[in-house]
Amino acid sequence: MINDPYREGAARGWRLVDAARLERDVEAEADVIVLGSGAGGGIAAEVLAKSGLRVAIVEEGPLRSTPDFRMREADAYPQLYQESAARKTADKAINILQGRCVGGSTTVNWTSSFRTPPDTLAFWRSHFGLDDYSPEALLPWFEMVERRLGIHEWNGVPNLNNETLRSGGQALGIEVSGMRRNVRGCWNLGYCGMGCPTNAKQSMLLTTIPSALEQGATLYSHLRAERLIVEGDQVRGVDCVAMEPAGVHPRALRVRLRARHVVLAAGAIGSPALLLRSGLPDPAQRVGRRTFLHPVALSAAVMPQVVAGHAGAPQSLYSDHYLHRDPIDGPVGFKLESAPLHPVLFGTTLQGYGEAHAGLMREFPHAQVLLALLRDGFHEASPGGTVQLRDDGTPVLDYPLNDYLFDGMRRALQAMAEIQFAAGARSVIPVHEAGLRWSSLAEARAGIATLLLQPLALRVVSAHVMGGCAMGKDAAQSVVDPRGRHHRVRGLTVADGSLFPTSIGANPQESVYAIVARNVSALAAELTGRPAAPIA
Ligand SMILES: Cc1cc2nc3c(=O)[nH]c(=O)nc-3n(C[C@H](O)[C@H](O)[C@H](O)COP(=O)(O)OP(=O)(O)OC[C@H]3O[C@@H](n4cnc5c(N)ncnc54)[C@H](O)[C@@H]3O)c2cc1C
Repeated sequence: MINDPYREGAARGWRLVDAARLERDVEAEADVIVLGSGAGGGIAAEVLAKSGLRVAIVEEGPLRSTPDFRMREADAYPQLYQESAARKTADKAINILQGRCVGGSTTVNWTSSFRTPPDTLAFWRSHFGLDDYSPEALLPWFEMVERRLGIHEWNGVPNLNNETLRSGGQALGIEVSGMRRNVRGCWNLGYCGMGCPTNAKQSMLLTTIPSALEQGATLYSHLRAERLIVEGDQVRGVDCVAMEPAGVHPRALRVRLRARHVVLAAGAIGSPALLLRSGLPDPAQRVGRRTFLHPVALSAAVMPQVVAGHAGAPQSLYSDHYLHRDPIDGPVGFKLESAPLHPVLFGTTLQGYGEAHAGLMREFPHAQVLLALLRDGFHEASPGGTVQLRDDGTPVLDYPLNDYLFDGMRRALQAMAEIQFAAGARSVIPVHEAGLRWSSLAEARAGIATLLLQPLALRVVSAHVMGGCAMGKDAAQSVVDPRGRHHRVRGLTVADGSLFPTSIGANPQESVYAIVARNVSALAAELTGRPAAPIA
């Protein structure tokens, strides 16, 4: 029997409020309100609660825990993801995966863990005045979150979906390395994206949020933060609206929370959206700008043997071979990894319809998929996207794809096809509306060279949303200072992936954990007058 920390915690008196069940408006007070319970919100809540502060955590999505995770896509996507895992950019050319549940994206992410690359930090120091963002200064914080979240070199056997990257890479002399993952006692099931059913993934759901609750924090789920309460230049709290049980529509029920300080951690679409809704001063119009995605191009291969890409650690090997070929601000570099394969995600991401689509689905057991994460945000032709509000106040990201990015995608498709054929692929299929299939490298090379690359032709996806509330020294260029404090109002700290002034150039969760741990520890010390409690 696998334990459910929330059932046990509730029995011990944890303060869990499901706003979908509230019967009247509520007013409450805390020392600090944390908006969002994902990577940034989870770390912030634990640091603050352990430092002796009364914390209220506000999460728009539902509280779902171990027994709810049944390894079924049809259950997981509507319950645990923003817009049922079908969130799109304004022109619908990019599909965005983001979590919307307690634990945020960490509840559904694939556990790949990287420290922020040194060249990314160097770029931040030279371009955004983030002087103490060096590998040395951040080292103790990386080490702390690695201890806290069990981040370590994963020694399990990669599945064939990942192994194809290694065998193809080896044949071509391309370096492929092993991942580090935030798991303890992983059963190697391969269903991380649907919530871990065995409590192995060290998500915020399992680690920091329970720890904050144990210290007396209150967790409000199904509660959407709508607007900050601002008096003069001081943030005093937040007005929230309760959500219906399905989590999509708001109810006519309000919750008003007041506090000395608000930590904004609603993720890199949710956080800028809240600032926009709140109408905070933004004379340089920086809020929501420079939102990055690591836009992903995908290449599918049909292998002679059964791959079973749904089983085993989703991502266990990667290659940075194409990330460091050019200067960081040159032609866009890309990181290669494998994409976990489950039938709904596979079927909705792959192109085509009718018999052609059914034919692809029949080949699903033999399918292998590589992905290329493009490192956006370092070149002037890569300004990212802009978060905007719809008429009902919900956010949408406008992220125009352009020739600079398509050039990277074309090179990425070439690289992935080479690796897949070198690993023995029978055929390679670019994830593109043209519905092409190549059975030799020569065919693939010729096909990719002339492939029409434009929005809605190539199918582009992202699971890494970053930026939109960028940190920086210069208030004309950024939204918050290098510690995440808002430049123009007091009592507000941003603490999530929206802080990043560029993309990371590696899977971002560990960057969120470490940077937020440092910034919020400084905040806790400021609020209590004592050093913050370490979390590991
Ligand atoms: C499927 C998937 C796989 C991934 N795999 C990896 C991986 O292997 N490695 C890696 O490094 N990264 C991975 N990521 C990305 C990583 O999980 C995120 O970068 C990270 O969690 C971002 O942290 P965050 O705090 O900015 O936002 P999130 O973790 O997304 O948390 C934001 C939270 O705020 C809530 N929220 C939003 N608006 C409001 C509001 N108005 N009121 C209240 N709450 C609100 C959301 O519901 C959400 O729970 C993956 C992401 C996904 C979706």
